[in-house]
Amino acid sequence: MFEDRPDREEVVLVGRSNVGKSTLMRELTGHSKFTTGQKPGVTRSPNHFDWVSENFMFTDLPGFGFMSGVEEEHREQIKTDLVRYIESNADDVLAAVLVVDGKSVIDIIDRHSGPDEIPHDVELFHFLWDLEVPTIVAVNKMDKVDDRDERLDDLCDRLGLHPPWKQWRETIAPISAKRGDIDALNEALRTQFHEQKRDDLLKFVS
Ligand SMILES: Nc1nc2c(ncn2[C@@H]2O[C@H](COP(=O)(O)OP(=O)(O)OP(=O)(O)O)[C@@H](O)[C@H]2O)c(=O)[nH]1
Ligand SMILES: [Mg+2]
Repeated sequence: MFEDRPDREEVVLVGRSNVGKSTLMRELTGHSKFTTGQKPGVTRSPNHFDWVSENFMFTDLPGFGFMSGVEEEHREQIKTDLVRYIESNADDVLAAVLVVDGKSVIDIIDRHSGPDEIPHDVELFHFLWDLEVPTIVAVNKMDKVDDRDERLDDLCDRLGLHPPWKQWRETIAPISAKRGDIDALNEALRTQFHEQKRDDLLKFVS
């Protein structure tokens, strides 16, 4: 998972399998080389899309969580590798985009919340927070969500951010990657780049 990593600053896309990371990668880079699919587990190793002259890249990381046909042991390995990738490169990560499926994320979080279980998405969010990696939650597939504000407020609540979600526009970005509607994410990334004095990168997210 680490061998071919170019030495650049980066924005990483992380999240459960099948939430639309690779579809979002296509939108962000304007390139269709990223394989997407209806079955979870399409992306198996990091995909970098880099600009040498700007010392910058977008990285699409493998999804974690349930994947049919993939052994439990292998799924755990993907998660371990993902955590190690972010830990070892945290200094170079300008922002992490935690992609979730707006239609199912609340159900999945609630199903896995218990006395000795923390849902993956929540765990990852706190992990990134603890590493002080600026994190944006891209709530994807909003084209399938009817009760938009309610859903986004619930998500804030589960992540430990005080609703209403509209107070968290730098953190919560509702999008529909498949429809090419990613303005909210671009806006949040612009804010991050500006704060980190990387205004030269604004052209990649406008
Ligand atoms: N309705 C809807 N479907 C979407 C959207 N974005 C992606 N999808 C669909 O979701 C499925 C999974 O998309 P991928 O981009 O392959 O997901 P991924 O997160 O890269 O999946 P892994 O590589 O398995 O981790 C595909 O069928 C996409 O067409 C969206 O905004 N709305
Ligand atoms: Mg993928």
